Amino acid sequence: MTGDVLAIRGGRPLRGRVDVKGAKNLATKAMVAALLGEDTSVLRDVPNLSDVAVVRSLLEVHGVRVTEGEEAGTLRLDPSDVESAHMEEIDAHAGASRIPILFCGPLLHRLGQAFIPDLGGCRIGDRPIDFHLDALRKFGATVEKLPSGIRLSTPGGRLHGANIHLPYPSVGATEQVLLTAVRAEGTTELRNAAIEPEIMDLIALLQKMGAIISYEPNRVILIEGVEKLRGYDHRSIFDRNEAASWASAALATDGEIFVGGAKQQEMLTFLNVFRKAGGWFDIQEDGILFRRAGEIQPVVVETDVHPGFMTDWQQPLVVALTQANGRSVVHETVYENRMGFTQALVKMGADIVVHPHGLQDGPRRVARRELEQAAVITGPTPLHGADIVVPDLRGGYSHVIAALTATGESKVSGVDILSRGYENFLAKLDALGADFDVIG
Ligand SMILES: CC(=O)N[C@H]1[C@@H](OP(=O)(O)OP(=O)(O)OC[C@H]2O[C@@H](n3ccc(=O)[nH]c3=O)[C@H](O)[C@@H]2O)O[C@H](CO)[C@@H](O)[C@@H]1O
Ligand SMILES: C=C(OP(=O)(O)O)C(=O)O
Repeated sequence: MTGDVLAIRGGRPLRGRVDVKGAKNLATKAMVAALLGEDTSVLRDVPNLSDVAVVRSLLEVHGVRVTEGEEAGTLRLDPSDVESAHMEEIDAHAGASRIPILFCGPLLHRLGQAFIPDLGGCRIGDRPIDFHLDALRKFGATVEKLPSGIRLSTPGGRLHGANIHLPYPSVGATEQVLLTAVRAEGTTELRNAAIEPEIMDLIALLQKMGAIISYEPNRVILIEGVEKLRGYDHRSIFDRNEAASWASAALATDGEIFVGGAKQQEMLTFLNVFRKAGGWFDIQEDGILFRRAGEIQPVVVETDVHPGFMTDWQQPLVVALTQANGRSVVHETVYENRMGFTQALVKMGADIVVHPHGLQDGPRRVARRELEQAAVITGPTPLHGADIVVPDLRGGYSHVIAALTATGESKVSGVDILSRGYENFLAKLDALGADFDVIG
């Protein structure tokens, strides 16, 4: 029994407390940043997630000594013996996470070359890495495609600063530029940068290491390269995506969930939509309490880069919207294939029509992108149990929440994927009173 297949009996509201730790989307990158320092870095509030394990292992095969600190969730990362890893050791990490692409800059600075395995992460679109590779070439790196993965090197010696304009404010490409520019020779100007809170936290951490980074108006980031960086001591920003997931679970199941560690600032946009959808919340010193205010109300949501409504928030919210009193629309503008999870909800009785090329339905806050899709959700529709297979991290979470909202029993397979983004997921479900058995 691994916890990969669950039998879930729905109809019981989720009630209780869950605590969120450091963000998957910061902790993994902070671990990579440790490669840039001369001495040991200490990262606090590291969540126990499979992506963290993948990054830890990839650091270890490159000679970084990773040990647990005394405080739970603390990692000490000692990069004093960084060395090239064997191809087989690197390939063993292929397809497991997207984070290995961020090893490029730090390894080029440390070793003059980098082998990067094929990437993993959620299959929610093509997820190309062209912005990353274009930026790395501008820093002076050469990139060679291998049968599996890529090899980078620095024929001109030290990487140099560059002027980079991202075609889209990509989170990963912005991090790539930051992690490369901090030790490049000269200044880097990055335009159309992503400004997600996790990126701001990465900038803060790099500043602790000795980097000089200024964040200018209009998505411009200036980085003055330095020769050496030291280790950091940093507590990760909380996981706002996990917090938003539990909030939507409270709304969908008509429960009440206190999310310990959640903070208001980073969730302002989510909280506005949550309130408009009929949610109620109370911001407290150590977390946020979520429940319904009354009936769930339909909303129109457009996913977007920060400070917009994050794409990773829409899937659990869609489950709640199946119980709304009317028609909601979710425009997915960030990835080109992020509505697949709705098929399982339709199988469970939801009325969701996906428009794979988006909807031209009047004025929009977010400029239309070619790749967008839209889901029209008409509620309220009672959901009933079904056999469903988890497609990806957030889609999978929404399936579990749908099963908990439904009447009858569901069999949900592939739940292991949730360990990419939800620490102790089954224990948390249990603590909230969910009625389920692990059957595989
Ligand atoms: C580990 C991590 O932090 N993952 C987050 C990160 O993913 P990730 O960093 O992969 O997402 P990006 O912001 O890079 O991707 C946004 C869009 O840009 C496109 N693109 C990106 C890079 C590139 O070289 N070429 C290109 O075309 C992507 O296909 C996508 O359509 O930000 C996403 C958007 O907030 C979140 O959903 C993910 O949870
Ligand atoms: C898309 C996600 O993550 P990743 O980029 O790690 O696949 C996510 O967290 O929803």
